[in-house]
Amino acid sequence: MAPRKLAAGNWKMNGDLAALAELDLLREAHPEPGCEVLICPPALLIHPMKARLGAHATAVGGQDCHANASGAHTGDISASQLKDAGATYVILGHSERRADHGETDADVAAKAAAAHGAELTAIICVGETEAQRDAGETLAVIGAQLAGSLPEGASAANTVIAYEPVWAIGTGRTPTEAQIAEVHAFMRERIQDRVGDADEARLLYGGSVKPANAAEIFALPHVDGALVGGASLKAADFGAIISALEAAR
Ligand SMILES: O=C[C@H](O)COP(=O)(O)O
Repeated sequence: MAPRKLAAGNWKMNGDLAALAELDLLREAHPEPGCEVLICPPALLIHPMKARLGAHATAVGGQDCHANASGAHTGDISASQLKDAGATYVILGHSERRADHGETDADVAAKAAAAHGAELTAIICVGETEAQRDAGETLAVIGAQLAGSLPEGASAANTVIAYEPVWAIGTGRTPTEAQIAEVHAFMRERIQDRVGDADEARLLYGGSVKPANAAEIFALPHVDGALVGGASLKAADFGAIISALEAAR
């Protein structure tokens, strides 16, 4: 069976309570989405977002969690606290966290293990910088990130992989279709010995996905959805991306 497709929005450090009105528009446009839909807002908005969505199928997730279950970690949030607030997913190892907070693959793996322990699905992000791509290191970089960031116990049910080339995030630039397809095929093969059931795992593409390019990206083999940043903030754009994913394959 093909993996259930996933349209995931990452609001990053954007949005406030007023921005939750976008959810009403999304609900109206997609009362019963034909793919899984997820929005990961800033942690403060997880609980009110979940409440605003009511019975709608859209899932809510966090953008990071601590590797420990609780304790003296000022400013941090545990996986179980995300779960308690209504989250069912958490994004981990986003390149912005790797760059801003020095997160290593080992940190990401520890956080993913904590997420799994709290019954959250971890969306683990990997991706090369432009310099790494120019140097021909893309597959080596992604292979190493996958090897280091996936924890023991990762499975297709509890782990989603997002390929996000760092140079494509927020830039309006995207890899060629062949480049995306190459990396996704590589990831599918590489995670086999880590998750066991690689064919069932969701592999997302992220980086400047928008309504204008979503359909062609979703038509590529081994692309099971998208992790969308800027275009997830407006219901009209995110809704169009959801429609493209619903129509894909
Ligand atoms: O998590 C989302 C990605 O970083 C993509 O962001 P973007 O769609 O704004 O390029």
